[in-house]
Amino acid sequence: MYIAIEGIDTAGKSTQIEALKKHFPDAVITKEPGGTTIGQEIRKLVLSAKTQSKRAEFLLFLADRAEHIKEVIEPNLHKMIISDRSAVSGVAYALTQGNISKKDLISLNDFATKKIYPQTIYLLRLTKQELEHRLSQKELDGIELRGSEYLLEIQESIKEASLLLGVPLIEIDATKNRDEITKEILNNIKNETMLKG
Ligand SMILES: Nc1ncnc2c1ncn2[C@@H]1O[C@H](COP(=O)(O)OP(=O)(O)O)[C@@H](O)[C@H]1O
Ligand SMILES: Cc1cn([C@H]2C[C@H](O)[C@@H](COP(=O)(O)OP(=O)(O)O)O2)c(=O)[nH]c1=O
Repeated sequence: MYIAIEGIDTAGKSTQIEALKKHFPDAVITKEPGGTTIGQEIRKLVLSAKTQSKRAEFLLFLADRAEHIKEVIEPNLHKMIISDRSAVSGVAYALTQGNISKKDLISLNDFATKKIYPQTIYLLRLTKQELEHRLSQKELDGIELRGSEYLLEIQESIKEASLLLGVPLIEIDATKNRDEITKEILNNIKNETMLKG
């Protein structure tokens, strides 16, 4: 089972993945961008926000994704895979830039992923107030410096992206406490496993 945790920066993705690790000690835990050796180089490059072309930025994320699918996802599809972000982030961030058509976003992601997408994504959803509080507590990278309004727009785009890619989305209130959120994700995973099995 391949699932991804999605949400804007500071939504609590890494926190939840750390908690899920304890419940699934044999799971493959991974992330985008930067889940492979080459991906770590691409991640550094792309998060430095030095690219002048939004298309170049998008293609760097896609290159990271293609490598990630080949090296991490495809060989482990028989196992539990939990990923911090997925193609859904890629489409959501690009939708907000608005310079690549929806048709191209889908076909380019289909190409990079060979149409291997998460079975379900869990969207950790933040309020404006909580997002601004959490951003004020951390040192911001190039993308986070674009501000809370931009990130909230992306939060909305994540839903559209999941529809475009045909990936089911489960929405979770990310302002709840950490343990409650973990419990909610675990319950959903249990239900999905029962439905599948
Ligand atoms: N449920 C929560 N309630 C309050 N603070 C949280 C919660 N989950 C995470 N945080 C805090 O918010 C910040 C961002 O969390 P993190 O897991 O790094 O988010 P992300 O990986 O989505 O960027 C961290 O300081 C973390 O401790
Ligand atoms: C996967 C992906 C991420 N991104 C952005 C989202 C994040 O701002 C950044 C990835 O950093 P990440 O480590 O996921 O950020 P955080 O832990 O703070 O949530 O790249 C894209 O713009 N396109 C993509 O395809």
